[in-house]
Amino acid sequence: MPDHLTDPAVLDTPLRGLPMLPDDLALRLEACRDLPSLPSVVMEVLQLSRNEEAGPADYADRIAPDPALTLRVLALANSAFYARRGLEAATCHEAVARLGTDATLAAAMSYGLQDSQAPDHFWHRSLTAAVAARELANRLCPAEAGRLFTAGLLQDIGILALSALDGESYDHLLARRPRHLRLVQAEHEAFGCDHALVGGWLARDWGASLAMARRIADSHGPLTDGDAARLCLRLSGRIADARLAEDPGLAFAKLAQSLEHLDDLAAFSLDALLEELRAALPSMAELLTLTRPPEQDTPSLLREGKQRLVELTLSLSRRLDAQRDTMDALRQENRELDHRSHTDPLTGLANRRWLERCLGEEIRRAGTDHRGLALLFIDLDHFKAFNDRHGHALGDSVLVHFAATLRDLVREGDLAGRYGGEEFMVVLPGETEAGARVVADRLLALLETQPMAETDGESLYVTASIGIASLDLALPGNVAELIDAADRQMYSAKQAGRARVSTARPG
Ligand SMILES: Nc1nc2c(ncn2[C@@H]2O[C@H](COP(=O)(O)OP(=O)(O)OP(=O)(O)O)[C@@H](O)[C@H]2O)c(=O)[nH]1
Repeated sequence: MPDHLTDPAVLDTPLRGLPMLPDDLALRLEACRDLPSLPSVVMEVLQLSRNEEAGPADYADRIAPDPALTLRVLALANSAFYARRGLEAATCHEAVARLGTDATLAAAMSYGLQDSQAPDHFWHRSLTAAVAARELANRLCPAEAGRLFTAGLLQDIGILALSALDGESYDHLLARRPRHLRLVQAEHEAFGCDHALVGGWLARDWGASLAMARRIADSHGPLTDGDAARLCLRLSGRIADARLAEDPGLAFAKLAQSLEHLDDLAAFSLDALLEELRAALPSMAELLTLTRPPEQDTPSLLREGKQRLVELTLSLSRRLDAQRDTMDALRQENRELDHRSHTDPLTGLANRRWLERCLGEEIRRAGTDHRGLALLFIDLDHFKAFNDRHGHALGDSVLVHFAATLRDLVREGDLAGRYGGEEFMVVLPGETEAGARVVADRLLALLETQPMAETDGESLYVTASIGIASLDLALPGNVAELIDAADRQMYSAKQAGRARVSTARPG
């Protein structure tokens, strides 16, 4: 066994956390984006895709026997887009549960199909080894059983990659069904490394977790390193070889002999253990159904997959459109709610909460920009009497008209609002007290000429008392102080006879 696969120091090589591949092989592998899948698995996934009720677990069941599809969903589930912090999707079921059915189906539909290149034996060995790894793990390290099934399935994925890269001569070698060790030696001679490292490297390159890539790269290590999970994986291939040998009975007997010295298995009767494992492995008939089922020919299967992918894309985009509509409606609703929470329902002006919040922001901005700020506090005069005389409804209508007048009067950038009852406020950013006075005078003049209501053909006018306060730049105040100052000025205007303006600094 090449040292680099078992030397932990080498396994810690920073490059992708794996030993280096020969340069030319690494470059060629980088271009390898597609490995063949089993038509039987693809057909089942296609069938499932027509069943609306099918959930992630159904997809995972179908995909789990196929190394290339399993690696594809694992890589996608651990990609930056789907990854959950610190949580590796380590089995096909975990990956599919994370991806959901749409993404799984899209990943599964972009398959290439197995053609004659990698012989059936490859798939038989992969699935048998996967089941063997899981069964062993159930006895030695049960918590790892799911991961070890996946690692068992993927441990020889490098064979598919080398077959895809090197076509004929490698397939020739495979077709002769060399013993696994002989295959490994031949790979070293031809490529400078073996399929375990190629598989680990490919898994990492496609985006599977480093832990999974290491398990694959490490799958040819010795049985005696004392780690139960590694033992399960490394032994699984040998069990698969025995199961698929021409004389399985003899092969299992030889295997039992070679394992006698293993301390990790000392607690078991080896013959009994291997017999139990043998019974749990897929039967030859099951394996043949996996690799030789298709009634359907390859081109029509590929065609159907492509068509299903288009349908899936269309249905996804339809659903996306529907989601976008829902999002738009929600955003609109949100805007309306937001607007309502800022607005006085009767007049449509800013409400007290919003006035105070904006005033706070403007005070801060005035401080940083070193500019002035003025505030008008407006109170309609004798409004109680108005209500008493003309009724509350007409009083409301006055408030609405007054608000409209105020809105028309102020400039963009100013803020007019209803502070409460018959009290209004105008925030004038950048304005001096003198400038604010001009605005206030203009308002009073408008009230003299514009009736705010009509009843029985009679035009009804109102007057207002206006207090002005402005920010003293040398001594900037806060919201409450500024409002209080303007309110006091408004009160002075009332005291002075109403229908007038009062400022702290007259003139
Ligand atoms: N129609 C109507 N009236 C309101 C509304 N909010 C407050 N008022 C009335 O406004 C009146 C305010 O009365 P006062 O605070 O006594 O003041 P005033 O009568 O305007 O007298 P001065 O402010 O001293 O000029 C009350 O009668 C309130 O009922 C409203 O939304 N609609």
